[in-house]
Amino acid sequence: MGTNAIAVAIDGPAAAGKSTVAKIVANELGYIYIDTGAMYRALTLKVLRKQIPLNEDKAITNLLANTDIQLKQSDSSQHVLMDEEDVTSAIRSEHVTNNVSYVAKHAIVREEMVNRQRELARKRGVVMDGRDIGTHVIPDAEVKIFLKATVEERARRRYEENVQKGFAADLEKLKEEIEQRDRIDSKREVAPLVQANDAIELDTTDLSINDVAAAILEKVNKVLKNRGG
Ligand SMILES: Nc1ncnc2c1ncn2[C@@H]1O[C@H](COP(=O)(O)OP(=O)(O)O)[C@@H](O)[C@H]1O
Ligand SMILES: Nc1ccn([C@@H]2O[C@H](COP(=O)(O)OP(=O)(O)O)[C@@H](O)[C@H]2O)c(=O)n1
Repeated sequence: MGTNAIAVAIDGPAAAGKSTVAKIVANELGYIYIDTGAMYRALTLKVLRKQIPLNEDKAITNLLANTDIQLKQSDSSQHVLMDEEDVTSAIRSEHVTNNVSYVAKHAIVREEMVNRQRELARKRGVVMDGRDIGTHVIPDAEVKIFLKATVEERARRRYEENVQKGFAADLEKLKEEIEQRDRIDSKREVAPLVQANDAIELDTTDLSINDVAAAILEKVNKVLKNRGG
């Protein structure tokens, strides 16, 4: 990684392919990858375990203050540690998925998460994905991407993923859950899911994973070339 390393912000709705391509792009560039959704998911897992009502913003904020969340990168996979427990799979459960947007909408929860995320992105050479990265977390990111795809295609992708993992899956239900989460994420008052003015929009509906990664890498390489790196 040269001294010219940049920040790449990847935002978009649920199951648009953010984390899959962010990992590939980070790997290709030798940058670190930060999955901000995993941080909200880890907190949500703890909230659910402690049976804290989802509207109790103070209790949830206090809980977050006492929660250590680490994103650990080993060669090909990323592990999420919550208070030293490996919660990588637990945070992908349907229960967490269907509750995370209620936890993530609280202003003071987001403030603390954004502080932690900015700390992680302090050094350039980072690819970060989420909902508010280009608009709030790293507004000066040199490359901002907004990934989208039709909700039908996104539901189909999650369906395939579940089937491959051997989970029960219902395409129509997945579609409704994705729509519901996008609605809450887009309508919240603080840092909603919205495309940054200076983000490049990529509709991935008819693109392969490699096509999307290649398109992002092309933008990054153009920026790096202009910077002389
Ligand atoms: N361009 C694409 N074409 C086909 N499948 C894709 C594409 N991008 C991602 N996927 C698949 O769709 C699913 C959701 O992608 P993921 O990266 O988890 O999305 P997000 O991080 O935006 O929620 C994964 O199973 C992934 O392999
Ligand atoms: N920067 C972020 C990232 C995630 N989130 C919240 O966390 C949830 C899970 O994010 P995720 O990226 O893991 O979601 P998927 O699209 O991968 O299912 C989102 O639906 C948002 O409610 C957020 O509010 N801000």
